Amino acid sequence: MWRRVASLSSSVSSSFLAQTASRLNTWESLTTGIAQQAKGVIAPKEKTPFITFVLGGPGSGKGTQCIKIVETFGFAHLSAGDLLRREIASKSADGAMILNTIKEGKIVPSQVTVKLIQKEMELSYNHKFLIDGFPRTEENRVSFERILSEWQSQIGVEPNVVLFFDCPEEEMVKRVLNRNEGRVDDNLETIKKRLTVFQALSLPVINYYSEKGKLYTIKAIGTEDEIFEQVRPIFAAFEQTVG
Ligand SMILES: Nc1ncnc2c1ncn2[C@@H]1O[C@H](COP(=O)(O)OP(=O)(O)OP(=O)(O)O)[C@@H](O)[C@H]1O
Ligand SMILES: Nc1ccn([C@@H]2O[C@H](COP(=O)(O)O)[C@@H](O)[C@H]2O)c(=O)n1
Ligand SMILES: [Mg+2]
Repeated sequence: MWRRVASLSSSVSSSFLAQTASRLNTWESLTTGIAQQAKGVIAPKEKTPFITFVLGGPGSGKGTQCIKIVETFGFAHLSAGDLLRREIASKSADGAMILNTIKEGKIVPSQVTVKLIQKEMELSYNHKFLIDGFPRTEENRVSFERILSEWQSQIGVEPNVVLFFDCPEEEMVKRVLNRNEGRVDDNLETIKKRLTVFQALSLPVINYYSEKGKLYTIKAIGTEDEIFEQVRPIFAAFEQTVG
């Protein structure tokens, strides 16, 4: 168990690690758990997974609000961008391709990103997931749903909640240029490309979930705390049922 928790340290926030390590209402690995259940090795999971997708343009404040959601509601935070950056740092076989794609503000092939997310979910002992910056495209969405459908008996094929941080472009550009975290895509040239990709590829996904009645739109302007006051009631409403 400790080996698995420790392996998350490079990609997951320390608050999530602490929370994961301390939570004893463990939720077994999704796929291995189900496979073991099929073999009759372990009992069924006690808790049904609760999946939230966190969407919004570059710099809209997704990561910032995810930290607050983790602190307040005890979710596991899986940032697709952070997982991809970890692949680059680990010099994995896909690292160079991922770096070029991120520099260009484009979208990494879904099978790469979905595999990374799936692995983190399998490693987690939490049952409540914030999947940040994913799905960015229809291809991302369908790819992830395909995975979920393999586990359908347990969790269904759709997320429970989709958050959309709706922020004016001018504000997003300002925030990204002030971010100062040394990201290769935090420059004006890449931001313009990312905004174009967001409009063309990500907005259709947001519209899809709006039509499904899953979308919660947050006006992502104001202070971080003011924005969180729009987020808080969404999760508070689910707290009794989700645990
Ligand atoms: N409400 C806010 N007002 C001002 N600055 C903010 C606000 N929320 C976040 N920021 C700052 O804006 C920058 C971008 O925020 P954040 O990294 O959370 O955005 P993001 O949506 O995760 O972006 P990306 O998609 O590029 O990862 C950060 O430097 C963050 O501190
Ligand atoms: N589903 C995703 C998510 C991200 N990317 C690539 O990573 C870049 C940074 O993502 P952030 O969420 O940290 O902003 C993004 O611009 C993409 O290049 C991706 O391909 N697919
Ligand atoms: Mg982010």
